[in-house]
Amino acid sequence: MAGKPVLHYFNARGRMECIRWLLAAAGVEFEEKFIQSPEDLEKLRKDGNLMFDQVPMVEIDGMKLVQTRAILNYIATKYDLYGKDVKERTLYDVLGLKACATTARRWLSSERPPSSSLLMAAYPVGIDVYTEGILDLTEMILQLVICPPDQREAKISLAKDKTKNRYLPAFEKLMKVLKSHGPDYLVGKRLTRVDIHLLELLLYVEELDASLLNPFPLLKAFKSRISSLPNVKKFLQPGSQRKPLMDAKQVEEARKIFKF
Ligand SMILES: COc1ccc(CSC[C@H](NC(=O)CCCN)C(=O)NCC(=O)O)cc1
Repeated sequence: MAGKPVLHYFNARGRMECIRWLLAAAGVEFEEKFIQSPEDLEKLRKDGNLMFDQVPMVEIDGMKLVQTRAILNYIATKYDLYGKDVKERTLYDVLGLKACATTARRWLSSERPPSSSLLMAAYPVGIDVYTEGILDLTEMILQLVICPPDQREAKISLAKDKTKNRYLPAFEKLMKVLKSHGPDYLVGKRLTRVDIHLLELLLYVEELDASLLNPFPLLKAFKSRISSLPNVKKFLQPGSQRKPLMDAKQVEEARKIFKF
């Protein structure tokens, strides 16, 4: 029986936090080995543990995985958080594939323009597309803490604009379609990685500016619903391995360790 996964990173969110979230949501206990100095990082490199001389690195099932999104893919697959089949990963519509064909036919024969909800339902997207969009905005927000002070105001303004006008509207519209079809989850009829990634993102959006969520009642309801799942609720409790917003001291620590 393999031991617990071991996460190698420094003691902050950075590029490891989404991995902590996914393991916690899967109910998987994990250990953390914190990199506290450039020498710690150098030792991992010299021991041949880091394919690209970078972290995050997760020891799991006898492997030393690097690259955040590759690690997430492995964890999601292993703990059945990646949907029930390739369709849910790639092309998932709440009305079923037939809707896509119907929409296309209607559109082509211009009987009547397809409804926006049917269009949304027929969008050829699934877990992988949602995940990439969510992680793109997550990265944009996480980077705010380490961007140069003279760029911070502009980057915060850009992140808020993208949040409000690009990403959250897309997910709120999807929630509207889902609402009329019952499932509590973004894809399929059970929890997948995309629910966890979206919850994590919504918490960062709330941290950035809670008013950003006001125009999106369905996303606020989603946040409450997923936050109340037992494993997630436990991870949200004080004292869990979830990391707080980085402070100036931690940013300096990261610069020293990773030399950026
Ligand atoms: C948002 O906060 C942070 C804090 C630290 C980091 C640095 S993460 C450590 C870095 N890893 C990567 O850049 C991985 C990218 C893989 N696509 C690292 O290991 N840097 C050392 C180096 O690149 O030499 C990033 C965001």
